[in-house]
Amino acid sequence: MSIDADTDADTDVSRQFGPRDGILVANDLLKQFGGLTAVDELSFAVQEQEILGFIGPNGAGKSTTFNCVTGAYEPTGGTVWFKGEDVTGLEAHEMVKRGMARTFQDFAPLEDRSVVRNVELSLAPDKLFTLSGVGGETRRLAEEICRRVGLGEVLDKTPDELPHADMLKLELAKAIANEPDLMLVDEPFAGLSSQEVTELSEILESLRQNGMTLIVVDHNMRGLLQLIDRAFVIQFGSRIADGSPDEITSNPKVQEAYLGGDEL
Ligand SMILES: Nc1ncnc2c1ncn2[C@@H]1O[C@H](COP(=O)(O)OP(=O)(O)OP(=O)(O)O)[C@@H](O)[C@H]1O
Repeated sequence: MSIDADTDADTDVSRQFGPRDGILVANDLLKQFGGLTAVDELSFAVQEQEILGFIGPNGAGKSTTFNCVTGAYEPTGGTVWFKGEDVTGLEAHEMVKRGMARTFQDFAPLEDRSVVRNVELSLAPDKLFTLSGVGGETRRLAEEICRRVGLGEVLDKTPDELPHADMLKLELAKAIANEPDLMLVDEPFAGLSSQEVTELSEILESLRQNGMTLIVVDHNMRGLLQLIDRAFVIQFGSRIADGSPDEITSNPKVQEAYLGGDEL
């Protein structure tokens, strides 16, 4: 399946995907809360090593979609495939084991442990098991992960000593510690200066260069234009547009969705 731009919302319902159409594929994903349909038979495919922006105004269904994909919620209907396997309804720890990680907006580090210790404690369980007897190995691995996300200078600080941008990097480092193939990054640029946005974009790009697939969930395009290959825009739980950042920003349906609300 190609990932070319298709901005015709009318084709939404007919757009079907199969297990091999991407590293992560959702087909007719449905999530209802009582009478409310938060995700409305949504279908999408994310390609290996792609950086996808998953965008939509407040309440569009972004978090619910990814809570269904990552195992926090059980979907009401539809199918999710990850690396070709049907993972619909699997629990979050199982998704992590299979190579899916996510960052959270509400950072929850262990406040009484250093940065590097927080990362060490997030290492994949098999790493902890095999390396635990080897003097200092888990520490060395955790340090390496910290350096990859620009935390090399603050290894022994505690989270309460970190500025917001470093807290975000710590959240990334903890997710990377599970050695994911795919990472969902939730609103990474909120509260960052433009210089911090650039720095974080470079970190995310380097993760992609090392083989990771990234989905960046955000309610606007701020900071995303330079980073993402493609934007997928939803509203009321349905796709309204899918294309390059330029195509998305000039798309009338997208502009209408944002009218009077958030800035696109
Ligand atoms: N646990 C829940 N129970 C009931 N309704 C929910 C629940 N979670 C989300 N919703 C509703 O589902 C809809 C989609 O919400 P969701 O949080 O997925 O949107 P979003 O695009 O992530 O929004 P935001 O950008 O504000 O985070 C909203 O109407 C929301 O009120």
